[in-house]
Amino acid sequence: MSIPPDAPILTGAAMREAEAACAIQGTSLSELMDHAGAAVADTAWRMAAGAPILILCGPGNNGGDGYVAAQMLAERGANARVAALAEPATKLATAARARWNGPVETLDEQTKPAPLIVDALFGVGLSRPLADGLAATLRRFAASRILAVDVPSGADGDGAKDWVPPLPADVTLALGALKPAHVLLPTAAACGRVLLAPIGISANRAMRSLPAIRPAKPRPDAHKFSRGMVLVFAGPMPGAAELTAAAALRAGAGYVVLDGSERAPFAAIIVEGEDKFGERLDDPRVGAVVIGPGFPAGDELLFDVEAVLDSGKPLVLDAAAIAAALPRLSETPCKAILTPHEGEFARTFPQLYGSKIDRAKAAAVRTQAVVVYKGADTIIAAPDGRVAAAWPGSPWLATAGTGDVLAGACGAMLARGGDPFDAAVAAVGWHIARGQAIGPGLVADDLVRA
Ligand SMILES: NC(=O)C1=CN([C@@H]2O[C@H](COP(=O)(O)OP(=O)(O)OC[C@H]3O[C@@H](n4cnc5c(N)ncnc54)[C@H](OP(=O)(O)O)[C@@H]3O)[C@@H](O)[C@H]2O)[C@@H](O)CC1
Ligand SMILES: Nc1ncnc2c1ncn2[C@@H]1O[C@H](COP(=O)(O)OP(=O)(O)O)[C@@H](O)[C@H]1O
Ligand SMILES: [K+]
Repeated sequence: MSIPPDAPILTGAAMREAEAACAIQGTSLSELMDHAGAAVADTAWRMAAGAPILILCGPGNNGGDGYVAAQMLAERGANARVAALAEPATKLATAARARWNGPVETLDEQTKPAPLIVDALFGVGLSRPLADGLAATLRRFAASRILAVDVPSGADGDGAKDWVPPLPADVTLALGALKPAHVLLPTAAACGRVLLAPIGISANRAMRSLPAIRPAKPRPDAHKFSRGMVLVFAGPMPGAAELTAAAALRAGAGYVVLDGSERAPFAAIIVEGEDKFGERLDDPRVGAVVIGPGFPAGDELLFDVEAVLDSGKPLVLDAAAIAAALPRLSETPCKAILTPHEGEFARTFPQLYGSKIDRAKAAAVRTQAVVVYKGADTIIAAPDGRVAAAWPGSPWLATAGTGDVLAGACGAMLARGGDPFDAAVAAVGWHIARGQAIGPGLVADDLVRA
Protein backbone atom coordinates (compact mmCIF):
# COMPACT_ATOMS: atom_id res chain seq x y z
CA MET A 1 0.00 0.00 0.00
CA SER A 2 1.31 3.43 -0.84
CA ILE A 3 0.13 6.97 -1.54
CA PRO A 4 1.93 9.71 -3.51
CA PRO A 5 3.34 12.17 -0.95
CA ASP A 6 2.14 15.78 -0.72
CA ALA A 7 -0.62 15.21 -3.29
CA PRO A 8 -3.89 17.19 -3.25
CA ILE A 9 -7.04 15.53 -1.89
CA LEU A 10 -10.44 16.66 -3.19
CA THR A 11 -13.96 15.67 -2.15
CA GLY A 12 -16.57 15.01 -4.84
CA ALA A 13 -17.92 18.57 -4.44
CA ALA A 14 -14.41 20.07 -4.75
CA MET A 15 -13.79 17.88 -7.82
CA ARG A 16 -16.93 19.29 -9.47
CA GLU A 17 -15.76 22.85 -8.67
CA ALA A 18 -12.33 22.13 -10.19
CA GLU A 19 -14.05 20.64 -13.23
CA ALA A 20 -16.22 23.77 -13.61
CA ALA A 21 -13.14 26.01 -13.32
CA CYS A 22 -11.53 23.98 -16.11
CA ALA A 23 -14.57 24.51 -18.33
CA ILE A 24 -14.32 28.30 -17.78
CA GLN A 25 -10.65 28.17 -18.78
CA GLY A 26 -11.53 26.30 -21.97
CA THR A 27 -10.88 22.63 -21.12
CA SER A 28 -14.04 20.62 -21.70
CA LEU A 29 -15.17 17.67 -19.59
CA SER A 30 -14.75 15.50 -22.64
CA GLU A 31 -11.05 16.48 -22.83
CA LEU A 32 -10.70 15.66 -19.12
CA MET A 33 -12.20 12.25 -19.80
CA ASP A 34 -9.79 11.71 -22.71
CA HIS A 35 -6.86 12.49 -20.38
CA ALA A 36 -8.29 10.17 -17.73
CA GLY A 37 -8.89 7.37 -20.25
CA ALA A 38 -5.35 7.74 -21.63
CA ALA A 39 -3.86 7.48 -18.13
CA VAL A 40 -5.95 4.37 -17.43
CA ALA A 41 -4.86 2.83 -20.75
CA ASP A 42 -1.16 3.50 -20.00
CA THR A 43 -1.34 1.96 -16.55
CA ALA A 44 -3.37 -1.03 -17.75
CA TRP A 45 -0.95 -1.59 -20.65
CA ARG A 46 2.00 -1.77 -18.23
CA MET A 47 0.17 -3.92 -15.67
CA ALA A 48 -1.11 -6.39 -18.27
CA ALA A 49 2.31 -6.81 -19.95
CA GLY A 50 0.65 -8.43 -22.96
CA ALA A 51 -1.95 -10.51 -21.09
CA PRO A 52 -5.71 -10.14 -21.85
CA ILE A 53 -7.60 -7.30 -20.16
CA LEU A 54 -11.27 -7.14 -19.14
CA ILE A 55 -12.67 -3.63 -18.66
CA LEU A 56 -15.80 -3.35 -16.49
CA CYS A 57 -17.81 -0.24 -17.38
CA GLY A 58 -20.54 1.36 -15.27
CA PRO A 59 -23.30 3.75 -16.38
CA GLY A 60 -21.63 7.04 -15.36
CA ASN A 61 -18.46 8.88 -16.27
CA ASN A 62 -16.29 6.34 -14.47
CA GLY A 63 -17.58 3.89 -17.09
CA GLY A 64 -16.87 6.58 -19.71
CA ASP A 65 -13.19 6.54 -18.66
CA GLY A 66 -13.30 2.76 -19.11
CA TYR A 67 -14.62 2.93 -22.70
CA VAL A 68 -12.01 5.56 -23.65
CA ALA A 69 -9.24 3.39 -22.18
CA ALA A 70 -10.60 0.27 -23.92
CA GLN A 71 -10.46 1.94 -27.34
CA MET A 72 -6.93 3.25 -26.74
CA LEU A 73 -5.75 -0.18 -25.58
CA ALA A 74 -7.29 -1.86 -28.63
CA GLU A 75 -5.60 0.67 -30.94
CA ARG A 76 -2.27 -0.26 -29.32
CA GLY A 77 -2.93 -3.91 -30.04
CA ALA A 78 -3.92 -5.03 -26.54
CA ASN A 79 -6.32 -7.95 -26.12
CA ALA A 80 -9.11 -5.96 -24.45
CA ARG A 81 -12.74 -6.95 -23.77
CA VAL A 82 -15.48 -4.74 -22.33
CA ALA A 83 -18.31 -5.85 -20.03
CA ALA A 84 -20.96 -3.29 -19.06
CA LEU A 85 -23.30 -3.25 -16.11
CA ALA A 86 -25.90 -1.01 -17.77
CA GLU A 87 -26.35 1.36 -20.69
CA PRO A 88 -24.42 4.65 -20.38
CA ALA A 89 -26.46 7.22 -18.44
CA THR A 90 -24.43 10.38 -19.13
CA LYS A 91 -23.74 12.22 -22.40
CA LEU A 92 -20.00 11.76 -21.98
CA ALA A 93 -20.24 8.05 -21.25
CA THR A 94 -22.60 7.58 -24.21
CA ALA A 95 -20.11 9.35 -26.51
CA ALA A 96 -17.20 7.33 -25.11
CA ARG A 97 -19.05 4.07 -25.67
CA ALA A 98 -19.87 5.08 -29.25
CA ARG A 99 -16.13 5.43 -29.90
CA TRP A 100 -15.41 1.87 -28.64
CA ASN A 101 -15.25 -0.34 -31.73
CA GLY A 102 -15.52 -3.75 -30.06
CA PRO A 103 -18.41 -5.74 -28.61
CA VAL A 104 -19.89 -5.01 -25.19
CA GLU A 105 -20.63 -8.06 -23.04
CA THR A 106 -23.15 -7.96 -20.22
CA LEU A 107 -21.50 -8.00 -16.80
CA ASP A 108 -23.07 -10.84 -14.80
CA GLU A 109 -22.11 -14.00 -12.95
CA GLN A 110 -21.26 -15.68 -16.30
CA THR A 111 -18.65 -13.07 -17.33
CA LYS A 112 -15.28 -14.73 -17.92
CA PRO A 113 -12.39 -13.13 -15.97
CA ALA A 114 -9.06 -12.01 -17.47
CA PRO A 115 -5.60 -11.73 -15.92
CA LEU A 116 -6.07 -7.96 -15.60
CA ILE A 117 -9.43 -6.43 -14.67
CA VAL A 118 -9.96 -2.68 -15.06
CA ASP A 119 -12.67 -1.62 -12.61
CA ALA A 120 -14.44 1.36 -14.20
CA LEU A 121 -17.87 0.66 -12.70
CA PHE A 122 -18.33 3.51 -10.23
CA GLY A 123 -16.18 6.43 -9.18
CA VAL A 124 -17.04 9.39 -7.02
CA GLY A 125 -20.68 9.39 -8.17
CA LEU A 126 -21.69 6.28 -6.20
CA SER A 127 -24.85 7.21 -4.32
CA ARG A 128 -25.68 3.98 -2.48
CA PRO A 129 -24.00 0.68 -1.59
CA LEU A 130 -23.55 -1.87 -4.39
CA ALA A 131 -26.31 -4.46 -4.79
CA ASP A 132 -25.47 -7.85 -3.23
CA GLY A 133 -25.60 -9.60 -6.61
CA LEU A 134 -23.08 -7.19 -8.16
CA ALA A 135 -20.78 -7.49 -5.15
CA ALA A 136 -20.85 -11.30 -5.51
CA THR A 137 -20.11 -11.03 -9.24
CA LEU A 138 -17.12 -8.78 -8.53
CA ARG A 139 -15.73 -11.09 -5.84
CA ARG A 140 -15.42 -13.79 -8.52
CA PHE A 141 -12.62 -11.67 -10.07
CA ALA A 142 -10.51 -11.59 -6.90
CA ALA A 143 -7.82 -13.87 -8.37
CA SER A 144 -7.04 -11.37 -11.17
CA ARG A 145 -4.84 -8.29 -10.95
CA ILE A 146 -7.15 -5.32 -10.40
CA LEU A 147 -6.71 -1.75 -11.61
CA ALA A 148 -9.36 0.54 -10.10
CA VAL A 149 -10.28 3.71 -12.00
CA ASP A 150 -10.39 6.67 -9.57
CA VAL A 151 -11.62 4.59 -6.61
CA PRO A 152 -12.40 0.87 -6.17
CA SER A 153 -16.09 0.53 -7.06
CA GLY A 154 -18.29 0.44 -3.98
CA ALA A 155 -16.16 2.98 -2.09
CA ASP A 156 -17.69 6.27 -0.98
CA GLY A 157 -15.27 8.75 -2.56
CA ASP A 158 -15.70 11.25 0.27
CA GLY A 159 -14.92 8.61 2.89
CA ALA A 160 -18.00 9.45 4.95
CA LYS A 161 -19.73 6.07 4.57
CA ASP A 162 -18.01 2.89 5.67
CA TRP A 163 -18.97 0.92 2.52
CA VAL A 164 -16.33 -1.68 1.74
CA PRO A 165 -15.53 -2.24 -1.95
CA PRO A 166 -15.99 -5.95 -2.76
CA LEU A 167 -13.07 -6.07 -5.22
CA PRO A 168 -9.91 -4.64 -3.58
CA ALA A 169 -7.47 -3.17 -6.09
CA ASP A 170 -3.77 -3.84 -6.59
CA VAL A 171 -3.44 -0.40 -8.14
CA THR A 172 -5.85 2.54 -7.93
CA LEU A 173 -5.40 5.35 -10.42
CA ALA A 174 -6.66 8.56 -8.77
CA LEU A 175 -7.85 11.01 -11.43
CA GLY A 176 -6.83 14.65 -11.06
CA ALA A 177 -6.45 14.47 -7.27
CA LEU A 178 -6.59 11.98 -4.43
CA LYS A 179 -10.00 11.49 -2.84
CA PRO A 180 -10.72 11.04 0.90
CA ALA A 181 -11.46 7.36 0.16
CA HIS A 182 -7.77 6.82 -0.68
CA VAL A 183 -6.60 7.92 2.77
CA LEU A 184 -9.44 6.91 5.13
CA LEU A 185 -10.32 3.45 6.40
CA PRO A 186 -12.00 1.16 5.54
CA THR A 187 -11.64 2.07 1.85
CA ALA A 188 -7.95 3.05 1.94
CA ALA A 189 -7.08 -0.58 2.68
CA ALA A 190 -8.83 -1.63 -0.56
CA CYS A 191 -6.89 0.76 -2.84
CA GLY A 192 -3.53 -1.03 -2.99
CA ARG A 193 -0.87 1.18 -4.54
CA VAL A 194 -2.40 4.57 -5.34
CA LEU A 195 -1.07 6.45 -8.37
CA LEU A 196 -2.10 9.98 -9.26
CA ALA A 197 -2.91 10.82 -12.89
CA PRO A 198 -2.83 14.56 -13.63
CA ILE A 199 -5.75 15.07 -16.03
CA GLY A 200 -5.61 18.85 -16.38
CA ILE A 201 -7.57 20.15 -13.43
CA SER A 202 -5.87 22.47 -10.96
CA ALA A 203 -6.57 21.36 -7.42
CA ASN A 204 -6.80 23.42 -4.25
CA ARG A 205 -3.93 22.24 -2.07
CA ALA A 206 -5.36 22.91 1.41
CA MET A 207 -5.95 19.19 1.88
CA ARG A 208 -3.11 16.85 0.97
CA SER A 209 -1.34 13.62 1.73
CA LEU A 210 1.56 13.71 4.17
CA PRO A 211 4.66 15.19 2.53
CA ALA A 212 7.89 13.20 2.46
CA ILE A 213 9.76 14.48 5.48
CA ARG A 214 13.51 14.81 5.80
CA PRO A 215 14.80 15.45 9.33
CA ALA A 216 15.63 19.14 9.68
CA LYS A 217 19.37 19.53 10.16
CA PRO A 218 20.29 21.97 12.97
CA ARG A 219 21.61 25.33 11.76
CA PRO A 220 25.41 25.58 11.86
CA ASP A 221 25.12 28.16 14.65
CA ALA A 222 22.55 26.15 16.65
CA HIS A 223 22.74 25.89 20.41
CA LYS A 224 20.65 23.78 22.74
CA PHE A 225 18.07 26.45 23.49
CA SER A 226 17.71 27.64 19.90
CA ARG A 227 16.78 24.05 18.94
CA GLY A 228 13.83 24.28 21.29
CA MET A 229 13.23 23.62 24.97
CA VAL A 230 10.39 21.29 25.92
CA LEU A 231 8.75 21.00 29.32
CA VAL A 232 6.93 17.71 29.95
CA PHE A 233 4.70 17.36 32.97
CA ALA A 234 4.34 13.87 34.41
CA GLY A 235 1.15 12.78 36.16
CA PRO A 236 0.59 9.89 38.53
CA MET A 237 1.85 7.34 35.93
CA PRO A 238 5.28 8.77 35.12
CA GLY A 239 6.34 6.03 32.66
CA ALA A 240 4.24 7.59 29.88
CA ALA A 241 5.73 11.07 30.43
CA GLU A 242 9.22 9.55 30.47
CA LEU A 243 8.58 8.20 26.97
CA THR A 244 7.25 11.63 25.98
CA ALA A 245 10.32 13.44 27.30
CA ALA A 246 12.71 10.96 25.68
CA ALA A 247 10.85 11.34 22.37
CA ALA A 248 11.07 15.13 22.53
CA LEU A 249 14.84 14.91 22.91
CA ARG A 250 15.22 12.27 20.20
CA ALA A 251 12.98 14.20 17.79
CA GLY A 252 15.34 17.15 17.94
CA ALA A 253 14.60 19.33 20.99
CA GLY A 254 17.80 20.83 22.36
CA TYR A 255 16.75 20.74 26.03
CA VAL A 256 14.07 18.73 27.79
CA VAL A 257 12.79 19.14 31.33
CA LEU A 258 10.59 16.48 32.93
CA ASP A 259 8.67 17.72 35.97
CA GLY A 260 6.82 15.51 38.44
CA SER A 261 8.87 12.37 37.86
CA GLU A 262 11.71 10.83 39.81
CA ARG A 263 13.40 8.99 36.96
CA ALA A 264 15.13 10.41 33.91
CA PRO A 265 14.72 8.27 30.79
CA PHE A 266 18.04 9.71 29.57
CA ALA A 267 20.79 11.29 31.68
CA ALA A 268 20.50 14.32 29.37
CA ILE A 269 16.95 15.04 30.58
CA ILE A 270 16.54 17.38 33.56
CA VAL A 271 14.20 15.89 36.16
CA GLU A 272 12.51 18.13 38.72
CA GLY A 273 9.79 17.79 41.37
CA GLU A 274 6.22 18.77 40.49
CA ASP A 275 6.55 21.82 42.77
CA LYS A 276 8.88 23.32 40.15
CA PHE A 277 6.26 23.20 37.37
CA GLY A 278 4.77 26.66 38.00
CA GLU A 279 8.22 28.23 38.06
CA ARG A 280 9.22 26.44 34.85
CA LEU A 281 6.12 27.76 33.08
CA ASP A 282 7.59 31.22 33.60
CA ASP A 283 10.92 30.22 32.06
CA PRO A 284 11.08 32.24 28.83
CA ARG A 285 13.28 29.62 27.18
CA VAL A 286 10.50 26.97 27.32
CA GLY A 287 9.16 26.76 23.75
CA ALA A 288 6.52 24.08 24.28
CA VAL A 289 4.77 22.29 27.14
CA VAL A 290 3.44 18.73 26.85
CA ILE A 291 0.78 17.52 29.28
CA GLY A 292 -1.52 14.51 29.29
CA PRO A 293 0.54 11.33 28.87
CA GLY A 294 0.03 9.17 31.98
CA PHE A 295 -2.24 11.77 33.59
CA PRO A 296 -5.77 10.53 34.36
CA ALA A 297 -8.70 12.96 34.39
CA GLY A 298 -9.35 14.68 37.71
CA ASP A 299 -8.90 17.87 39.68
CA GLU A 300 -5.12 17.64 39.67
CA LEU A 301 -4.98 17.49 35.89
CA LEU A 302 -7.53 20.30 35.57
CA PHE A 303 -5.45 22.51 37.87
CA ASP A 304 -2.23 21.89 35.93
CA VAL A 305 -3.90 22.33 32.52
CA GLU A 306 -5.28 25.69 33.71
CA ALA A 307 -1.78 26.73 34.71
CA VAL A 308 -0.41 25.79 31.26
CA LEU A 309 -3.21 27.71 29.52
CA ASP A 310 -2.58 30.75 31.75
CA SER A 311 1.10 30.68 30.77
CA GLY A 312 0.23 31.25 27.10
CA LYS A 313 3.01 28.82 26.09
CA PRO A 314 2.67 26.71 22.95
CA LEU A 315 1.30 23.40 24.17
CA VAL A 316 0.64 19.80 23.25
CA LEU A 317 -2.41 18.28 24.93
CA ASP A 318 -2.74 14.50 24.93
CA ALA A 319 -5.21 12.02 26.41
CA ALA A 320 -7.39 13.39 29.30
CA ALA A 321 -5.71 16.83 29.10
CA ILE A 322 -7.65 17.49 25.87
CA ALA A 323 -11.07 17.33 27.56
CA ALA A 324 -9.70 19.24 30.56
CA ALA A 325 -8.62 22.15 28.34
CA LEU A 326 -11.66 22.10 26.04
CA PRO A 327 -13.82 24.76 27.74
CA ARG A 328 -11.04 27.36 27.50
CA LEU A 329 -9.18 26.38 24.34
CA SER A 330 -10.98 28.47 21.75
CA GLU A 331 -10.64 31.68 23.79
CA THR A 332 -7.02 31.14 24.81
CA PRO A 333 -4.61 32.77 22.39
CA CYS A 334 -1.93 30.06 22.30
CA LYS A 335 -0.53 27.63 19.76
CA ALA A 336 -1.89 24.20 20.59
CA ILE A 337 -1.69 20.69 19.19
CA LEU A 338 -4.24 18.10 20.40
CA THR A 339 -3.47 14.41 19.88
CA PRO A 340 -6.64 12.37 20.55
CA HIS A 341 -6.99 8.72 19.57
CA GLU A 342 -10.37 7.42 18.39
CA GLY A 343 -11.85 6.92 21.89
CA GLU A 344 -10.64 10.28 23.19
CA PHE A 345 -11.90 12.04 20.07
CA ALA A 346 -15.35 10.43 20.35
CA ARG A 347 -15.63 11.38 24.03
CA THR A 348 -14.41 14.94 23.51
CA PHE A 349 -16.31 15.74 20.30
CA PRO A 350 -19.41 13.51 20.44
CA GLN A 351 -21.60 15.63 18.19
CA LEU A 352 -19.49 15.80 15.03
CA TYR A 353 -20.54 14.03 11.83
CA GLY A 354 -19.12 13.18 8.43
CA SER A 355 -15.84 11.58 7.43
CA LYS A 356 -12.83 11.43 9.75
CA ILE A 357 -11.49 14.41 7.78
CA ASP A 358 -14.72 16.39 8.27
CA ARG A 359 -14.70 15.64 12.00
CA ALA A 360 -11.02 16.52 12.46
CA LYS A 361 -11.57 19.82 10.61
CA ALA A 362 -14.62 20.66 12.73
CA ALA A 363 -12.72 19.87 15.96
CA ALA A 364 -9.86 22.12 14.83
CA VAL A 365 -12.26 24.98 14.17
CA ARG A 366 -14.07 24.46 17.45
CA THR A 367 -10.85 24.43 19.53
CA GLN A 368 -8.82 26.82 17.34
CA ALA A 369 -6.04 24.23 17.70
CA VAL A 370 -4.29 21.77 15.42
CA VAL A 371 -5.90 18.37 15.84
CA VAL A 372 -3.92 15.17 15.24
CA TYR A 373 -6.74 12.61 15.08
CA LYS A 374 -4.69 9.45 15.54
CA GLY A 375 -5.20 5.93 14.25
CA ALA A 376 -4.01 3.84 11.34
CA ASP A 377 -5.39 6.64 9.12
CA THR A 378 -4.17 9.65 11.13
CA ILE A 379 -5.59 13.04 10.08
CA ILE A 380 -3.96 16.37 10.97
CA ALA A 381 -6.27 19.39 10.72
CA ALA A 382 -5.69 23.11 11.32
CA PRO A 383 -8.38 25.70 12.15
CA ASP A 384 -7.67 27.47 8.83
CA GLY A 385 -8.80 24.41 6.84
CA ARG A 386 -5.44 22.79 6.09
CA VAL A 387 -5.47 18.99 6.34
CA ALA A 388 -2.72 16.38 6.02
CA ALA A 389 -3.64 12.70 5.76
CA ALA A 390 -1.03 10.24 6.98
CA TRP A 391 -2.24 6.94 5.50
CA PRO A 392 -0.51 4.49 5.31
CA GLY A 393 1.39 4.76 8.59
CA SER A 394 3.27 1.90 10.13
CA PRO A 395 1.02 -0.78 11.69
CA TRP A 396 3.92 -1.67 14.01
CA LEU A 397 2.95 1.51 15.87
CA ALA A 398 -0.22 -0.20 17.11
CA THR A 399 1.29 -0.90 20.53
CA ALA A 400 1.08 0.76 23.95
CA GLY A 401 3.03 3.95 24.51
CA THR A 402 3.54 5.02 20.90
CA GLY A 403 1.02 7.84 21.39
CA ASP A 404 3.11 9.17 24.29
CA VAL A 405 6.09 9.19 21.93
CA LEU A 406 4.11 11.12 19.31
CA ALA A 407 3.15 13.75 21.89
CA GLY A 408 6.84 14.25 22.70
CA ALA A 409 7.74 14.57 19.02
CA CYS A 410 4.97 17.19 18.61
CA GLY A 411 6.50 19.07 21.56
CA ALA A 412 9.95 19.03 19.96
CA MET A 413 8.69 20.31 16.61
CA LEU A 414 6.48 22.96 18.26
CA ALA A 415 9.31 24.23 20.49
CA ARG A 416 11.22 25.31 17.38
CA GLY A 417 8.78 28.19 17.14
CA GLY A 418 7.09 27.58 13.80
CA ASP A 419 3.54 26.96 12.68
CA PRO A 420 1.79 24.29 14.82
CA PHE A 421 0.29 22.57 11.76
CA ASP A 422 3.74 22.18 10.17
CA ALA A 423 5.06 21.01 13.56
CA ALA A 424 2.34 18.33 13.81
CA VAL A 425 2.96 17.20 10.22
CA ALA A 426 6.70 16.89 10.92
CA ALA A 427 6.05 14.97 14.15
CA VAL A 428 3.66 12.49 12.52
CA GLY A 429 6.14 12.01 9.64
CA TRP A 430 8.99 11.40 12.11
CA HIS A 431 6.85 8.89 14.07
CA ILE A 432 5.82 6.92 10.99
CA ALA A 433 9.35 6.89 9.56
CA ARG A 434 10.70 5.46 12.81
CA GLY A 435 7.87 2.93 12.97
CA GLN A 436 8.64 1.81 9.43
CA ALA A 437 12.39 1.69 10.03
CA ILE A 438 12.07 -0.48 13.16
CA GLY A 439 9.22 -2.70 11.97
CA PRO A 440 8.77 -6.19 13.48
CA GLY A 441 8.95 -6.41 17.25
CA LEU A 442 8.64 -2.65 17.77
CA VAL A 443 7.91 -1.52 21.32
CA ALA A 444 7.35 2.16 22.07
CA ASP A 445 10.74 2.44 23.85
CA ASP A 446 12.50 1.49 20.59
CA LEU A 447 11.16 4.66 18.97
CA VAL A 448 13.21 6.80 21.34
CA ARG A 449 16.43 4.78 21.25
CA ALA A 450 19.23 5.73 18.90
N1 LIG B 1 -14.64 15.12 -12.07
C1 LIG B 1 -13.77 15.15 -13.08
O1 LIG B 1 -13.07 16.11 -13.25
C2 LIG B 1 -13.70 13.98 -13.97
C3 LIG B 1 -14.32 12.77 -13.62
N2 LIG B 1 -14.16 11.67 -14.34
C4 LIG B 1 -14.75 10.40 -13.95
O2 LIG B 1 -16.09 10.55 -13.60
C5 LIG B 1 -16.34 9.83 -12.41
C6 LIG B 1 -17.57 10.33 -11.76
O3 LIG B 1 -18.58 10.12 -12.68
P1 LIG B 1 -20.13 10.26 -12.32
O4 LIG B 1 -20.31 11.46 -11.50
O5 LIG B 1 -20.83 10.16 -13.59
O6 LIG B 1 -20.38 9.02 -11.36
P2 LIG B 1 -20.01 7.48 -11.44
O7 LIG B 1 -19.06 7.22 -10.32
O8 LIG B 1 -19.59 7.06 -12.78
O9 LIG B 1 -21.40 6.75 -11.05
C7 LIG B 1 -22.64 7.38 -11.27
C8 LIG B 1 -23.59 6.45 -11.96
O10 LIG B 1 -23.78 5.28 -11.21
C9 LIG B 1 -25.13 5.18 -10.80
N3 LIG B 1 -25.12 4.62 -9.47
C10 LIG B 1 -24.69 5.22 -8.34
N4 LIG B 1 -24.68 4.35 -7.32
C11 LIG B 1 -25.10 3.16 -7.82
C12 LIG B 1 -25.27 1.88 -7.27
N5 LIG B 1 -25.02 1.60 -5.98
N6 LIG B 1 -25.69 0.89 -8.07
C13 LIG B 1 -25.94 1.13 -9.37
N7 LIG B 1 -25.79 2.34 -9.95
C14 LIG B 1 -25.37 3.34 -9.18
C15 LIG B 1 -25.70 6.55 -10.91
O11 LIG B 1 -27.05 6.47 -11.15
P3 LIG B 1 -28.18 6.96 -10.11
O12 LIG B 1 -27.51 7.25 -8.76
O13 LIG B 1 -28.72 8.16 -10.73
O14 LIG B 1 -29.07 5.80 -10.03
C16 LIG B 1 -24.94 7.07 -12.13
O15 LIG B 1 -25.49 6.58 -13.30
C17 LIG B 1 -15.05 10.01 -11.64
O16 LIG B 1 -14.91 9.08 -10.58
C18 LIG B 1 -14.06 9.80 -12.75
O17 LIG B 1 -13.85 8.41 -12.98
C19 LIG B 1 -13.28 11.63 -15.52
O18 LIG B 1 -14.02 11.22 -16.60
C20 LIG B 1 -12.55 12.89 -15.85
C21 LIG B 1 -12.96 14.13 -15.23
N1 LIG C 1 -2.58 0.23 12.62
C1 LIG C 1 -1.85 1.35 12.77
N2 LIG C 1 -1.14 1.83 11.73
C2 LIG C 1 -0.41 2.95 11.88
N3 LIG C 1 -0.33 3.67 13.03
C3 LIG C 1 -1.02 3.24 14.08
C4 LIG C 1 -1.82 2.07 14.02
N4 LIG C 1 -2.40 1.91 15.22
C5 LIG C 1 -1.97 2.93 16.01
N5 LIG C 1 -1.14 3.73 15.33
C6 LIG C 1 -0.48 4.94 15.84
O1 LIG C 1 0.09 4.63 17.11
C7 LIG C 1 -0.16 5.66 18.06
C8 LIG C 1 -1.00 5.11 19.20
O2 LIG C 1 -1.37 6.15 20.05
P1 LIG C 1 -2.29 5.91 21.32
O3 LIG C 1 -3.48 5.12 20.94
O4 LIG C 1 -2.48 7.21 21.99
O5 LIG C 1 -1.37 4.97 22.20
P2 LIG C 1 -0.87 5.07 23.71
O6 LIG C 1 -1.95 5.81 24.46
O7 LIG C 1 -0.71 3.66 24.17
O8 LIG C 1 0.43 5.80 23.69
C9 LIG C 1 -0.82 6.79 17.26
O9 LIG C 1 0.14 7.70 16.79
C10 LIG C 1 -1.48 6.05 16.10
O10 LIG C 1 -1.63 6.88 14.97
K1 LIG D 1 -13.95 2.42 -10.17
